[in-house]
Amino acid sequence: SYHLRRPRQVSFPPGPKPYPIIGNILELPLGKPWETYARWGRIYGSDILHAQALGNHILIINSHKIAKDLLERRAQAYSDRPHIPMIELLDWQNFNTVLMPYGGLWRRHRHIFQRVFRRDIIQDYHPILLTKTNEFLQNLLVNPDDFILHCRTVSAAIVMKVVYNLDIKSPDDRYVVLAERALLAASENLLPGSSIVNIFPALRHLPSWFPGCRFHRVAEACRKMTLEMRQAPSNVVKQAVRSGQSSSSILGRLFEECKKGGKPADEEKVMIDVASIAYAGGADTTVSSVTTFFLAMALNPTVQERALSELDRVLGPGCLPTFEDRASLPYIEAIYHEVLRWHPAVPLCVPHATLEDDVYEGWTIPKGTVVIPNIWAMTRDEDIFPDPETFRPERFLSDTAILEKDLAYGFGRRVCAGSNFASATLWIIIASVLSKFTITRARGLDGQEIDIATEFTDGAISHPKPFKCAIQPRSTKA
Ligand code: HEM
Repeated sequence: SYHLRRPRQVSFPPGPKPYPIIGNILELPLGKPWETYARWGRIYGSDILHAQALGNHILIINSHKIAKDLLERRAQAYSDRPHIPMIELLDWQNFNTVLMPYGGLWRRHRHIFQRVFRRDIIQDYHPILLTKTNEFLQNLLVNPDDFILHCRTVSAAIVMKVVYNLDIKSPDDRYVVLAERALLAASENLLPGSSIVNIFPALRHLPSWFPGCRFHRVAEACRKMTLEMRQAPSNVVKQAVRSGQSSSSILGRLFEECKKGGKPADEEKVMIDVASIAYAGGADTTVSSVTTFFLAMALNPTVQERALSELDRVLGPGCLPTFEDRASLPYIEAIYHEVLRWHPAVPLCVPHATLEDDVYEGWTIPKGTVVIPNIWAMTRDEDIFPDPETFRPERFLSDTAILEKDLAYGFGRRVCAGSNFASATLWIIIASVLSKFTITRARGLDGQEIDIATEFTDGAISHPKPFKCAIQPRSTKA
């Protein structure tokens, strides 16, 4: 019988040798963990790595092929999220689609996301995307030095308008402040630190999260803030539905469907939660990618020249693009893909977790393993992306890299639920900015160009560190 057989040989993928009890906790990197994990890959000669911390198995995946083999081909086993005690204490697993365990509630969330952000639905939002992008161009014209602030405004404004029909003019807007405050409190208290602890906070801050009085007060405050972040904007929508102006927002249309009946009793709550997660998942990631675009342009004048010549040829000089032009602008398209590759906004993806024991190429992968797809390392695979640190959109003009496009959105069943929307947002911003502005290195008072350090922040969502660049209109007409 099974029990009489010799236990199966257990062999984990290579990785740093664990110490007793604490495992590899001392080696788990805090700064730029994606670079450390890529280095481990070279040290241990493997694209799949294993580490252990406080009894938890951690699997790091550095290659797209392995990510496909496991997260896509074996999706039924690899689509859970790590169970983090703090998340449960804050009740976040019940409303946050991103962190939710695999199961019925998660499926309902994804179903709503799918309905409102499906590729063919996105065109309903084109008018809003165009209006908000125009406001962004105006802001750049009036106050180019504050471009990072404008990137934050446009990212928040687009999501808030589409989801709630709220008009946001700056990041000081009440609803943005409510959401940002809640997300900050959560990332500080729920996911302290900036690297592996973002993923698995129990690893590092063991004594401070141990449920004590202080923690419960913090948790209470945090719960209140997330409740407010969800309720304040949705109350505005409820009001609008009552006065008959609902259909101008996603949540308004969902509420209307709900009124017709035939939905589960908690459907309205689920809709409100999904709406708030569109902001939580969509705003900061978009800020990161738009800022990365500006950085790439300031550093690469020749890329900009090629983009301008395509825009001038296809649209005519100085004309703004519309979504109908997207298919006729392959080089702009390639810039969009290259922005996502050159600096993926979520370099370590969101960790997956396994629902059952598994074996891959002879390696043991126990149930409950935290799986970290190292997107950053995958976008540095020199066989697919030669000279990976160079921003070169041309690589996406040939077929070779075509299948490796947009790794930045993640894998399998947990792949980004807003990717079609993010794609439309980023594309229209990139195409519009390039049609109207030239982005160069800024000059100091002495007239010398100011050097730009290509540096990115740590943290689950990684941004370019603040930098200066000159953003000038291409012509006085512009
Ligand atoms: C540049 C923009 C964006 C990037 C790079 C990005 C990236 C990601 C990544 C890497 C994941 C994890 C995928 C995985 O676990 O395999 C994710 C999940 C998710 N994203 Fe995005 N995202 C972006 C924009 C958005 C937007 C605009 C929305 C909403 C409108 C959104 C909503 C979500 C949601 C709900 C999830 C959780 C999916 C799940 O766990 O089932 N994201 N995103």
